Amino acid sequence: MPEIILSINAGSSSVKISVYKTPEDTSSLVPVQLAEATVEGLTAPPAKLKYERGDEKIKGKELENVKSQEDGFRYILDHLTNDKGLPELNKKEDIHFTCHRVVHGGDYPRSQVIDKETYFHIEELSDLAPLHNAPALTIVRAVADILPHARNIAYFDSAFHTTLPDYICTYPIDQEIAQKNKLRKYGFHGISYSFIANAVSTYLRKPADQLNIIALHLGSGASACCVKGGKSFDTSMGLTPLAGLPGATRSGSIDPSLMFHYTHSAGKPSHRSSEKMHITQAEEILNKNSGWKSLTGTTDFGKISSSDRHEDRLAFNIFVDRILNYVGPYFTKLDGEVDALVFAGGIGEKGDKLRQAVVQGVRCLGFAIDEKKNGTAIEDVVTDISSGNAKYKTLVVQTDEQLEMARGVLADKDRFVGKK
Ligand SMILES: Nc1ncnc2c1ncn2[C@@H]1O[C@H](COP(=O)(O)OP(=O)(O)O)[C@@H](O)[C@H]1O
Ligand SMILES: CC(=O)OP(=O)(O)O
Ligand SMILES: [Mg+2]
Repeated sequence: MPEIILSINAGSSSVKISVYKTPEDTSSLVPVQLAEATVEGLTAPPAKLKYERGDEKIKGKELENVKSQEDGFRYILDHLTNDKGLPELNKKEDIHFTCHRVVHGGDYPRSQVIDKETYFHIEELSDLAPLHNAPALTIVRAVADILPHARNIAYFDSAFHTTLPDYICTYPIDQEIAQKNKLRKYGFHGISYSFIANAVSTYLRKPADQLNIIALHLGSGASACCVKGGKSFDTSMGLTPLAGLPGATRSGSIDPSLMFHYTHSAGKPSHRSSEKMHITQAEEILNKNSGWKSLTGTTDFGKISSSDRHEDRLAFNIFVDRILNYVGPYFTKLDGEVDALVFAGGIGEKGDKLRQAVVQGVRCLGFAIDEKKNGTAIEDVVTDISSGNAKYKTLVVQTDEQLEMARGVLADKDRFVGKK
């Protein structure tokens, strides 16, 4: 009997849920997708529903009462169980596995069944991913409440980066304090980078362990990753997802002293602090009230890209500049042995103007794109947008964190069975 897998990706501005059934052929590691639902725009209300099941499509349905990732999850679950065209999922009891994208997994090198111990450990890490871990846990709790028979598995964004060399993940600070408080570069978007590395290796017919790419996951949160021999060698996010590139509401890297000049109450608890999550005003400002929202008033990078307003141009140019701060250095870290520059994430997949500007900025390295290919809507999992005279490839990958997690369920089922 096929089993149903619900794969849940709580991002900072969206909740994406894909429904799969296990394949008839039990030796296959390819889950069969039945439906995909997204609630997006949580940082630019009203949130909107996108739904796809076969030919059935809903796009842009406004959801007045959906304000958080948990609301999004509950809405989607009702939508799925009420969809008559999805007989495999008529009732909540039909769901066997729920996969949860958890951004900060600390030292966990791979996925974990969420038992009490893992739950509390993830909760402890909430302070280090204030836009992510706590919302993901609200969904874990909702699943425990509504789907008590389902097996909950956490997939960590940080796990892909456990291969970072020590001199890359170590901050040059007092090492006793660093070790005691686990202060190091963790890196995030790893489920996406794992999907990207697999997809590009298949597309280029190159074994995954020989693949060198510079990957850019550009969504509400944005990061860069230098993949060397199929493994994460460097990445732009750090101890928390705040470091590196700016995002929808995040500043990205700034001079660490800036906050002490911004406000005298930087170290005081933010009003959002709770018993479960401690967050200072500094963290609140830099995570929630900065980035595109603070510069332009919107978190929609599509709007920013197509506008001529000064503040939108400024935001666009800042993003291009900060991305270029990583592409050149990663190119040298790979010693010029680069299989491709890869764009992914909502902005990477849809932002043709941004791709054009970034590639223009690294043209001296031998990257060039074909304007027509770049301007055409991306439909395949991997699309080559390089021009004929490019020395290095530029690819766009439609990343799929939900599929990466569901594949993990099939690959690791034996490890999960019996544990709950
Ligand atoms: N046409 C577009 N051009 C550029 N960016 C876009 C376009 N459409 C949507 N986006 C951006 O994609 C972002 C969402 O990316 P996504 O990876 O789905 O987000 P999340 O980080 O929540 O998973 C939105 O913030 C929006 O700014
Ligand atoms: C890690 C992170 O920033 O994730 P997202 O882009 O989904 O917010
Ligand atoms: Mg995302």
